[in-house]
Amino acid sequence: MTARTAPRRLDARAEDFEASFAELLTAKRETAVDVNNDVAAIIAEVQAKGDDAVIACTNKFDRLNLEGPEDLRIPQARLDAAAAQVPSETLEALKLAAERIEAFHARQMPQSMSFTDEAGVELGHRWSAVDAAGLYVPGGTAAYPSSVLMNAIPARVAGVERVVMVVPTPDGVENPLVLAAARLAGVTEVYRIGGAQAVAALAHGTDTIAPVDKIVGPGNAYVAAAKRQVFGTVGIDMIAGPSEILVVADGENDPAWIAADLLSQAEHDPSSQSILITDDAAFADEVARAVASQLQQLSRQDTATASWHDFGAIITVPSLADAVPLVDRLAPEHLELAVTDPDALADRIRHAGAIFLGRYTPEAVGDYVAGTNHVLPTARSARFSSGLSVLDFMKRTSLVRCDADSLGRIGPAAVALADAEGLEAHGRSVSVRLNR
Ligand SMILES: NC(=O)c1ccc[n+]([C@@H]2O[C@H](COP(=O)([O-])OP(=O)(O)OC[C@H]3O[C@@H](n4cnc5c(N)ncnc54)[C@H](O)[C@@H]3O)[C@@H](O)[C@H]2O)c1
Ligand SMILES: N[C@H](CO)Cc1c[nH]c[nH+]1
Ligand SMILES: [Zn+2]
Repeated sequence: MTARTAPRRLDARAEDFEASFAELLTAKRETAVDVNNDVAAIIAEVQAKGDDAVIACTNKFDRLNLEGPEDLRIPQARLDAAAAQVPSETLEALKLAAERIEAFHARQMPQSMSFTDEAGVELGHRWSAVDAAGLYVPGGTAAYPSSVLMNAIPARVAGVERVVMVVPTPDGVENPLVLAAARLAGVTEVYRIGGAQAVAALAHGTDTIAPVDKIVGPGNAYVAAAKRQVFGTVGIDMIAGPSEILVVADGENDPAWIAADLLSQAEHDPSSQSILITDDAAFADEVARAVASQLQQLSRQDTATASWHDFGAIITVPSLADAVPLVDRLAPEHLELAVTDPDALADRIRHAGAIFLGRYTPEAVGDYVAGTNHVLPTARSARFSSGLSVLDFMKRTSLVRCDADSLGRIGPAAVALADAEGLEAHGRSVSVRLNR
């Protein structure tokens, strides 16, 4: 792809709008690197050689000198020391975030239920947590402590007994903020491993690392491929793509605020996507100018500029109501409604990972301290999926109870269906209980 030098400008009244919008929807935002064979080989090695393979891969890819399995775990004392190293203001902010995330996710706890239907059959389901969850945290500067909280706290709230974290420490460099966040979220079992070998160890287990039931958290192409390959042996969360923000704003906003919102996600990744939809063409020009000026001041200027130019867009529509179908087609990870009546607009929108209502609700508040989860569906997958929640760490078991009377009422239909399917033993297991 040739690098663009400005974001796309689209006008819903223009004749070529549909073609331009379709191009925006399908713009390829990730260069898929095929690492599947390498990853399959690493997973097979870990399955065959356990700790030895994990140590060998870690020494090779992260340039460490681990000597034995006892070097894999980051001891509690180091988690404590990391927390002591973090500036108190940051630690307080992490604590506030953790409290709010926990309070919100506690309200997501599902209820078990049962009832007796008109045939006298008792039906219900009960929820229970997985036994163990593994949280992958990327190494180096790509790791966000806020993401540690967003992944670990819902697991704890769900009642997962064992929450394990893996985090590579390339060249031996630990990220104190990540370790402090883990400690705050109640994660005590932490290993200094990453990549496909970490995912394989979590999924299949080694002498040192007991297997988990679910693996969550972002990572590079090796991590994503490994998660896909171990799916089935364990559950996985979604594979998160580059961040996205869609802002619907009227002309009553301060263009500098909206520009900052657009850049808040552009600075994540050169493939992030930031889009403004507005009914005010003059305001659109002002936002474009504000973005250009704010870009100069960002330390991640190169990333944000690439993202804004290659995947950014400003769309003008005749009225805010015309934004609704466009939003649904984009199904963004984050949607900001910076308008006078955000609820009226939100009520009409069906597909978005998270909606931020009103001029004083910047998306970044959701990334950190609102309490809702910032692990959200990207790449239009909000059409069929939701953000991370306690439900991702739980599963549902159905409960059924018949007595002689109720089996007498529904059993004959079961026998008829078993007959129709040619499954004799099925039919008999019901019919032997009837008419006694
Ligand atoms: N979507 C999100 O919320 C989010 C948040 C933070 C980070 N991320 C993503 O996480 C990723 C972080 O990437 P990273 O590389 O810094 O850290 P990472 O932890 O994902 O990957 C590091 C590991 O990759 C493995 N690896 C590297 N080169 C390899 C090779 N040639 N062969 C086999 N294995 C190899 C190593 O085992 C190493 O430990 C980025 O892609 C970033 O976009 C996403
Ligand atoms: N916006 C990111 C998810 O799309 C999450 C994040 C972490 N830190 C800041 N932001
Ligand atoms: Zn963010």
